[in-house]
Amino acid sequence: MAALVVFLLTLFILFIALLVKLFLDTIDCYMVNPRRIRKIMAQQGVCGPKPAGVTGNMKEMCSLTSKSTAKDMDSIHHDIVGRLLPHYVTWSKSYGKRFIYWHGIEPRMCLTETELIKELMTKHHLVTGKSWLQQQGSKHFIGRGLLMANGQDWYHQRHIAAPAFMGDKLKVINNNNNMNSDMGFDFVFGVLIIFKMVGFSGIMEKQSYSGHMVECTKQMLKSLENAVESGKTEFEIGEYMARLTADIIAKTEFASSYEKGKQIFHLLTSLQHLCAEASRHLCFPGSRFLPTKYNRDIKSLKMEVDRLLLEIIQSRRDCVEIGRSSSYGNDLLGMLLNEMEKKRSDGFSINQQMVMDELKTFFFAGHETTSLLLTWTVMLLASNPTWQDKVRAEIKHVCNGGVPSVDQLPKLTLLNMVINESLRLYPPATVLPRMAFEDIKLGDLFIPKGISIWIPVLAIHHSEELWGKDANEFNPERFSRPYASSRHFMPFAAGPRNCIGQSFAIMEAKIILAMLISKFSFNISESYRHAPIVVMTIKPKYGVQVYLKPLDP
Ligand code: HEM
Repeated sequence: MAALVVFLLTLFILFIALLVKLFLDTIDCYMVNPRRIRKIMAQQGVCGPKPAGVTGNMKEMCSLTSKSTAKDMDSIHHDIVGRLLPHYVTWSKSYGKRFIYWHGIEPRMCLTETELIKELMTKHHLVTGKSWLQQQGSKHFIGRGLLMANGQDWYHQRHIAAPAFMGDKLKVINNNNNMNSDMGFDFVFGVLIIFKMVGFSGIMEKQSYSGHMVECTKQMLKSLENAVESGKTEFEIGEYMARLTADIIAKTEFASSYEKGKQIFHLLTSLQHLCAEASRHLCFPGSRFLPTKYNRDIKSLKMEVDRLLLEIIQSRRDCVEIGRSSSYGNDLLGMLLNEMEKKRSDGFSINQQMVMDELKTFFFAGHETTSLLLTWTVMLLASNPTWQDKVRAEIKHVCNGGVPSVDQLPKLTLLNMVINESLRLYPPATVLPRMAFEDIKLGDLFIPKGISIWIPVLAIHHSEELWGKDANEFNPERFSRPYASSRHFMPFAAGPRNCIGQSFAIMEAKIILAMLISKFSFNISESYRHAPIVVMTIKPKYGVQVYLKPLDP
């Protein structure tokens, strides 16, 4: 009996201790820490709009954005910062280049000075990363894959394939797209990983991934030709690009299980759209456990995606176990399964959940971004026929009427300039977030642990101060001077945590555009409504409608 009383008393004390801790943590999270951060930043002259309770400045941001995007733009022009980042424009006018605002309880400091950005991205990548809020917003569709991993976890995931990198393979795709090199962008490192992660190095020949790209693009062109033959003239090109880039990444990740891969990615896209709404829902610790319809829908889609992924993984493992196949395959899935078997000297190992998260991450990070790059580039070329003709002439000259080979891609310099200008005007990722997990010093600034630094890439890319008076105009010529604007150009982020798929994306964009431009001429349709919006990435709200005209073979 006495033992039972002691046991119950201990349980009770533990319960009370837990409640007290929860209470103290909540006070710290919602009151003490925000006050501390506000004070430290104010002492350095960094101020911002007054936050309203637990919602911070979210309400004001939402209302500014819904007002600015309520109407379409009156013509096709590219002065889109006020439309897409109205809070940035409003607050930077009132508080200067550096200001602090609150996304719920997360303090975000806006940073536009490129020297400081360079320092942040190149020196502090291990003590900065993705915040809890960001991870919550995306964890259902990418989990803790590379994009959302932090610290040592990120480091190991990113390094997993480094030793297999072969320098000479890089030369093939290092196409002067190294605008970022003086910012210390680790271009080589990025390429290195994707080669290994995607199984490009050693196992697959360089032609095979460009082979997937060419093969899938041929199929898309065929379906466009068929539609033209049956009398169709106007096309929403965004749909075609989204399907094409999803096909390419599905082939890259799943090769033989490609059809099932496409099915998974279809569900993943629905899941992503649902999760995109999270930024409109107030997110707080524990909110995901609430039995709301929103949470239930997310859960059931996620379970279906995981079930299908597990089915593919299991069937690959079964094939090896029963001896029907001697390896897991040469695609990304096969590579990751091989990594799972390995005992690494650094003690880090991948488990099944990580394999699944990585597959989802590469799909998410790799297809929509590239599809948007292609869609915006077609829009820009369709409304700038002079550049379209110039690029077509270059492609004809370099590729001699054939499908572009990997060796020819670096010679497509005008196309490269157009792609860069498209990425400058419409960078798929409008902002780059970096949460400080430790106190850091950035130039003259002291950044306390707990602040998320927000780099408004879109605003930097459109800054007249940095790019000149024509900053909002389409002028690919500015990229003819290789290093002129490099420090302010960051569509793929910078430093060791830059985009791992940068070279893959550029290669893909060049192949697809070169093949499309050689087959069709295109003009912007009267039905096109210029209305860029941000839903995670910059999208054309109603798609991009163009008239396609087949060219003589
Ligand atoms: C035009 C196309 C693309 C653009 C503009 C783009 C842009 C970016 C940016 C800005 C980041 C940094 C995000 C951040 O840290 O907050 C990033 C990271 C990443 N990208 Fe891309 N990306 C593109 C294509 C691709 C492709 C094709 C793949 C894969 C096949 C890919 C895979 C990734 C991954 C895995 C990361 C996370 C890297 C890390 O944190 O170490 N991306 N990308």
